[in-house]
Amino acid sequence: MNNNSIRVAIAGAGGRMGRQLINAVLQIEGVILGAAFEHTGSSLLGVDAGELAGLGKLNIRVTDQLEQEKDQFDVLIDFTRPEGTLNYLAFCVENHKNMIIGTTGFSDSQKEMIAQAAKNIGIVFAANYSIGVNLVLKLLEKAAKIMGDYSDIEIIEAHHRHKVDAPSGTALAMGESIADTLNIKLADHAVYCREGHTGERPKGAIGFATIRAGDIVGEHTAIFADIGERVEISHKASSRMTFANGAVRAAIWLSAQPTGLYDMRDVLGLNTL
Ligand SMILES: NC(=O)C1=CN([C@@H]2O[C@H](COP(=O)(O)OP(=O)(O)OC[C@H]3O[C@@H](n4cnc5c(N)ncnc54)[C@H](OP(=O)(O)O)[C@@H]3O)[C@@H](O)[C@H]2O)C=CC1
Ligand SMILES: O=C(O)C1=N[C@H](C(=O)O)C[C@H](O)C1
Repeated sequence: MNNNSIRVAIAGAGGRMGRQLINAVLQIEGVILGAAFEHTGSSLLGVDAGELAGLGKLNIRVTDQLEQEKDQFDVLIDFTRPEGTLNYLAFCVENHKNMIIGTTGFSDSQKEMIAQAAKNIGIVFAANYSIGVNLVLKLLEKAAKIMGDYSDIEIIEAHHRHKVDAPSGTALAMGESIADTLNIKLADHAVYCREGHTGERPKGAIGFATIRAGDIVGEHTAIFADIGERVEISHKASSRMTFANGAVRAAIWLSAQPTGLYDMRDVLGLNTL
């Protein structure tokens, strides 16, 4: 640790990702843990953040008192729920704190609120902070350019039983990456469910299928299928540390950027390839 370390606050500190993020902040050079937040009413308020993550005492207690902690951090990493994210967002705008948003499941109007906030603070907003998924988003552009006009495109995702939003943010980002490349609107082509007598597959549809089971960390496959052959591009996460490490890397990167809205492809330099 040195005086130039970036001080990170973690929102949703007691969640599956929150605990991994505490670990990642302690392991990665150039960052220190400044604060750990949970929502009002959480049974974890007052618990030591280090103990929460199984790392021993850090003397940083989980709190819902953002105002009291505002001088303790430079950037807030949020993996919570959309309504929680928007509360933290309002606080960050008011107090000029950068934000890394990992939460998924936002409506279009909520996404617009994030875009508006990024006129005042730096925000990295990504449905997936793993390097591999962001590489896949780029590979999908290539596949869509070559096969997108004539093949049947399907996106399949699988996650653990506790996940509350579907399709996953990553599956939607994959759909967006393909739709942008094909110069179409995902909303006009997406098929999110099929049941009963569906009729034949409409040409140009982008289909989504969702699996929720056990402890699957996160798996995504895009299929480009024609008669006689198909291409599948897949990513499988086996540890949440891949997301946590990516989010902390994004926090470090963001500290050197001007105000604005970025995604993980910006952090990794993939948007200029
Ligand atoms: N971008 C990426 O790379 C990744 C994104 N995610 C996304 O991150 C989010 C969190 O995932 P995960 O950690 O598995 O979920 P968890 O449910 O394990 O954790 C969410 C945390 O946020 C808290 N929380 C719930 N509601 C609110 C609220 N309104 N305000 C503030 N805090 C709240 C929860 O508290 P309590 O338990 O008391 O409800 C919990 O501590 C999801 O949207 C998920 O899709 C997940 C992994 C990777
Ligand atoms: O909820 C999760 O667990 C995950 N959510 C993200 C998503 O919705 O894409 C990313 C990752 O797949 C894990």
